[in-house]
Amino acid sequence: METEPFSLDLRSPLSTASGPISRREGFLVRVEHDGVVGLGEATPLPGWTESYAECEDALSGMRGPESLPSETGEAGRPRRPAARHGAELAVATAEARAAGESLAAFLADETPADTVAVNATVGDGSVDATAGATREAVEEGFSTVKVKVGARDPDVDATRLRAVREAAGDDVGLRADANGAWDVETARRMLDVAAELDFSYVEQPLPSADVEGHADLRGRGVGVALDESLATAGPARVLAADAADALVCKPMALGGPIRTLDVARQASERGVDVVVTTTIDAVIARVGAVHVAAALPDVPACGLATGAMLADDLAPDPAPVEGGRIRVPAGPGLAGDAFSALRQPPE
Ligand SMILES: O=C(O)CCC(=O)c1ccccc1C(=O)O
Ligand SMILES: [Mg+2]
Repeated sequence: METEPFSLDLRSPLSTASGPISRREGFLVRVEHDGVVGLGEATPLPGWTESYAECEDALSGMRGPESLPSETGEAGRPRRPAARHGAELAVATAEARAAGESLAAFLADETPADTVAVNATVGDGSVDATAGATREAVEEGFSTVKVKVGARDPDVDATRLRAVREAAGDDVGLRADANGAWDVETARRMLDVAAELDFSYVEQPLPSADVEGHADLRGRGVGVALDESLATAGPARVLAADAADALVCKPMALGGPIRTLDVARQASERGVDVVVTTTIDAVIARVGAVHVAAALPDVPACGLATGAMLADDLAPDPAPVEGGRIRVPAGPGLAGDAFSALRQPPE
């Protein structure tokens, strides 16, 4: 197994309640498995995964598929999910390529989807900027929009949510993501506003450790989706506590595409929806996440429209967003020959 570090700036920082994200630093991963090269990516994001230093350290100790860490911390969660994701995606991609099938076909129980619907992601901003970004997204063909909240005064956020509904019209699905910013009282008030505006769900209204608090917030006319809680409390605890209507599954934070599908199957057994998203990953992990989403039956719009947030990338995107959807690359592995240059180690 080989790794190569990379650093990619965002075009402009994504402002969230847990601070702006302005750059993504990670590792391209290469494995040779039965003579076939597979690519993976480990792009840590503290709050969701281990730190960069911990990721680097974990990768340096991995030799190849046989050393994929089964090592887990509390509640069966991998301790170094980004590093594990890099290795797991690379091995799965090599196996899919060897079998001559797409990663989605390799991962799926049934025939995978040809396309996946995706949501636009609108960052924190003024009321006008938020409405403008929503209008643009709808003009581009998105039928689902997710808006970041929790960084401003709740009354201002309530005005932003109203402006989003007004800009989007009645037929667009809406979501809000608070990144854990609210206390219980604020969360109740904001969920009532979101319910009145017919939002589908509010993502991570409370701090990630408060699993029970989220369970209590359900049933107010708008869904509760959990993201950060999956990384800190773990999917098993979230599901056991009936704390969410939907799980926001980031393969990078869950330890790989196969782990993510395991979580998704457990969720669907309990009637909980699954949405697949990225941590604003580079193209390898992003396309990997597209295959994971395609492998899930009837997946709702996913948070995979994050490629355009990057100023630069490791390679051209073989799965761009068009009219609010992504066509799943049909070639073997991630995208047939799309990444052949990345499969050769540098001289
Ligand atoms: O879900 C999306 O629309 C895009 C991904 C996203 O919002 C995100 C990106 C990086 C880190 C955290 C998050 C998040 O969902 O909170
Ligand atoms: Mg989120």
